[in-house]
Amino acid sequence: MSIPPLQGHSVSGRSVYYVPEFLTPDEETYLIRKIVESPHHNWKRLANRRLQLWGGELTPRNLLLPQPLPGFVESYPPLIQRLRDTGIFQYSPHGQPNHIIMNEYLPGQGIMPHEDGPAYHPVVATISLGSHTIFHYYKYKNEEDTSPDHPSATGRVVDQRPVMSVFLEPRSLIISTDEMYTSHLHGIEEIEEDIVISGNGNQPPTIASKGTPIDNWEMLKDEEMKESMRLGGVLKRAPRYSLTCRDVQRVAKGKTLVLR
Ligand SMILES: O=C(O)CCC(=O)C(=O)O
Ligand SMILES: [Fe+2]
Repeated sequence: MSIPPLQGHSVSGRSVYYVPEFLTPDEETYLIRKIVESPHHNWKRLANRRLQLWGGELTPRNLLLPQPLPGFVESYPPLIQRLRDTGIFQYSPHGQPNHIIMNEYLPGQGIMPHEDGPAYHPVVATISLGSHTIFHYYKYKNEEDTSPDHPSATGRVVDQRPVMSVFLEPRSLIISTDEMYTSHLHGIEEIEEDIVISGNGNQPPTIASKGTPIDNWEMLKDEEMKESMRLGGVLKRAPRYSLTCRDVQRVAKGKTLVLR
């Protein structure tokens, strides 16, 4: 899908788009304040991280029981409008995201390789706040490869060598769509720091934990982070808040009795 505002943002010519400085530092500070000030009962605690659901909950049959999105994502910063302006949601059922998962990751926390699945139109836009991280895309191993390690939730074996890795700066936007949504997995390693090994000039820098390149290294904006890409370095993670924005295909209308 080639959409003018995102032209030039594709990572390695694939269906992943990296947009640095999608938010201003003031907008980032404001959103983080809203998040950390939110009442305790807004958080859902998982085994290895906390999250909030904005826009409602999904039933086990992937129907959204809608709730209004927090006012600030419509007004300041106008995230929904800014996401519409990228054009990436133009063919989605509601023309814009109707659901945001806000994940908190403390250093050492991450998310196992997974697929986002059929509940959503196959476009996912994630905004990073507070810290960098490294986002890896994976594919399944071929059926004939019977190595017993790392079966996924579906029982299929995930190739632990990423097909692509994207360095996410704070305030950046990453969009995944098409085959990177429908036939790949994505995840964040559960580590406290990212060790970047210099490519010494014209080779891309690599990630020590994986031995694979950082595919968007030339797209970064932050001077210190660019320097770490050129020279190598250890980047300690800080608390990161991410807003994962998607359009849930099926939305309950009116008052619906849902038997769980
Ligand atoms: O927090 C992130 O950057 C990724 C979250 C994610 O993959 C998800 O919520 O499905
Ligand atoms: Fe995901």
